[in-house]
Amino acid sequence: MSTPGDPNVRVTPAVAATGLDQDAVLATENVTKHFGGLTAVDSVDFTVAEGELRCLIGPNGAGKSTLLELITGQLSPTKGHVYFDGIDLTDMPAHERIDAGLSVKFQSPHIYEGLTVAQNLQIPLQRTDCDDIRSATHETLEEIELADRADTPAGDLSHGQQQRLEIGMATTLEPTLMLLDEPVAGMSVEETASVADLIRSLNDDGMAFVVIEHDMEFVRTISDQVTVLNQGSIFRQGPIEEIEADEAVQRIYLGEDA
Ligand SMILES: Nc1ncnc2c1ncn2[C@@H]1O[C@H](COP(=O)(O)OP(=O)(O)OP(=O)(O)O)[C@@H](O)[C@H]1O
Repeated sequence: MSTPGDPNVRVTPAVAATGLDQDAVLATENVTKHFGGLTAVDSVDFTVAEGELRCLIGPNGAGKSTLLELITGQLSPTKGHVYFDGIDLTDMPAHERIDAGLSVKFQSPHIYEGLTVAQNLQIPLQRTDCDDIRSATHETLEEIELADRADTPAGDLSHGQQQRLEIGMATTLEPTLMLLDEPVAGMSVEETASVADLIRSLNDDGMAFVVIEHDMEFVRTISDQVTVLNQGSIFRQGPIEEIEADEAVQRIYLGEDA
């Protein structure tokens, strides 16, 4: 679904660009974002392997959302590049990145509250080449455990159900990589567990994820690999157990420079 034939797109294998992981589906190279005199993201090389589920954590103001918006194209980097599936999409508009296989779910739900749950799913499906929208809608309803709410206006769903619906809307486009910004913020324990199950099931089917999250219990439940961002830079990367045991990581969460 990417457009390697497009002369405006510079095709460069992520590995060649970064010298990093051969299997990287996403690679940022030296990506930097200044807001006036503030450097929100500072020369970040962030990679995600094919099929990986990586959590991005860090204290408030670390640059997590800014990095996500640089990847999705909501923001343009001051310098650096973003490679996805071997394509340099640094200059590609956000909507084209979605077509290339990069989906995003921001913190607040972006759903059509006046339409039913099923109708919400049909909107993105109409953008695909799916020839049986009815079956595809049903399949997604089952996956997000909202089959019994198919005809309910989306505005009447609970917060957790709305988040699952939006993840379902993103999955209809069959993305290679889904980016989620704090998907369980404000959710009950049960709702959080249900979103964790959904993410794990989609990941088992091969979808890669980057999940920004503050809830460490949730991070522990879904993810093996964690990247810690601090003051705009990658501070640590590794398995969740190592990251949680790292005293320098603990210190940055207390607001002390490590
Ligand atoms: N549009 C903007 N204009 C100016 N400064 C911004 C803008 N967006 C973010 N910033 C600043 O960039 C820095 C990084 O912000 P960002 O929202 O990326 O951090 P974060 O790690 O996502 O934080 P949080 O966990 O609190 O959401 C902060 O100092 C923030 O105030």
